Amino acid sequence: MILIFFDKAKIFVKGGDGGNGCIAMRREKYVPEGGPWGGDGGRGGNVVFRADEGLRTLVDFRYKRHYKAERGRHGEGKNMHGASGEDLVVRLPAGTLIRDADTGELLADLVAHDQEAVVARGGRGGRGNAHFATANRKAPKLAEKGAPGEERWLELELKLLADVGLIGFPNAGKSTLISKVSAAKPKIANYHFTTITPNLGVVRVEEGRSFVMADIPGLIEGAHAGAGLGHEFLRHVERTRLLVHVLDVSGSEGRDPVEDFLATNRELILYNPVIGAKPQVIVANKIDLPGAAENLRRVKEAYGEEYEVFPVSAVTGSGLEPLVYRVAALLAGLPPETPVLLEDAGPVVHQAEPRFTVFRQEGIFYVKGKEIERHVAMTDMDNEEAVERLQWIIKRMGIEDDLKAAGIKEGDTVKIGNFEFEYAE
Ligand SMILES: Nc1nc2c(ncn2[C@@H]2O[C@H](COP(=O)(O)OP(=O)(O)OP(=O)(O)O)[C@@H](O)[C@H]2O)c(=O)[nH]1
Repeated sequence: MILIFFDKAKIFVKGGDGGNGCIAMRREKYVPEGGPWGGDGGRGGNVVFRADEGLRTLVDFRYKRHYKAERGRHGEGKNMHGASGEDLVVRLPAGTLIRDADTGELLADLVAHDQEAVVARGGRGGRGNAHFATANRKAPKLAEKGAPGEERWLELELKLLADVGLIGFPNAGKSTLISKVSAAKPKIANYHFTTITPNLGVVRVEEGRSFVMADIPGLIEGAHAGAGLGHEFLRHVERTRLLVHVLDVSGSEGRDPVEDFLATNRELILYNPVIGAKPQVIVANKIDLPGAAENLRRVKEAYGEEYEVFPVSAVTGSGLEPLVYRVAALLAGLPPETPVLLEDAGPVVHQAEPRFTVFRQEGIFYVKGKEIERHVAMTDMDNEEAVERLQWIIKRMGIEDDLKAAGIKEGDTVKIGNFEFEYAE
């Protein structure tokens, strides 16, 4: 059995549309019969994902779900080509699996720092009328529109590693703290231990900075004797880089936080020296309660030299912001744990698709295929010459033959992409 915590996000990406080609004629004083002079549109920018080892969670994708690259500029007269759109580079944590949300196809598995994958290509720029001049057509009034950028919904998936482990006595306020500072609570896959539920929170400090905090419930309740807690979970927690030691400084239930600190650490080292050796900060919790000030003073006196002490109230939220910022800063200075990656992800293979398919449904003939749909999208249907050219492409690609084979007759409706027309021989 493997215990895995996943973070997931579903986002929309779109490459920039290509710029339109331009229709222009050369008109200069001493050039009476000027030829076509319309420049091409620029290509749209790609959406590029880049892996970043400094990022730990997908939480930013809950705040922003649409990613669009810049479109290409339109072509202009005097054969001026439009500028290309800028690529949109989106950073995401190393170890993220990227799937097409509709087909489930694995598109990329970004493992190493700075590794990149293009997830939505920008559209090609439309060609200007200069391209369409022939011996018979010296002044073409025809240009292509820019091709639309690729668009798709993606599913991102990341195995989470706990960066921060919470330790402390029961009722010290660990669950309250984690729920207060977390932006999200990831679901746990594949685990079956019974009494104690590990509690994981994704803490978002600011855009591009987040970390994972795991409550280690029941650790002190005889966990070193093997009671209650799943070993898988502890193995997970072994990989935390920093411990936040939560003390109840209100001294409720007759507890003494100065002693609790030592007791918890003793227990921890007995149970698991690897976890026990992690760096710690102290959270002095429940400062809103009477008696807290005096205990806080005692905790600082006893441990303040060796440990950073953060007075907080998990209930009111006071003191939590400085804590979260400091923890993030400390994590940035600690060596990263290497994420566990899927061994079976393998190289990404794209399947070849047929160039187009023709089928009939409820009396309508459908033509599907990237290439022809792109031609349709790039054709200005109000421009007679452009439509003629599209008809010629339909013939040349062999689509008309397939339509005939499928039994098309004069007057039947054909649909390609958003374009619908009546078939005529
Ligand atoms: N007044 C006050 N009460 C708090 C504060 N933090 C937690 N509590 C209360 O203390 C009790 C225990 O808090 P939990 O967050 O459940 O403690 P825990 O450490 O997760 O406890 P276990 O789940 O048993 O490990 C709850 O009744 C909380 O409402 C605080 O800052 N101030």
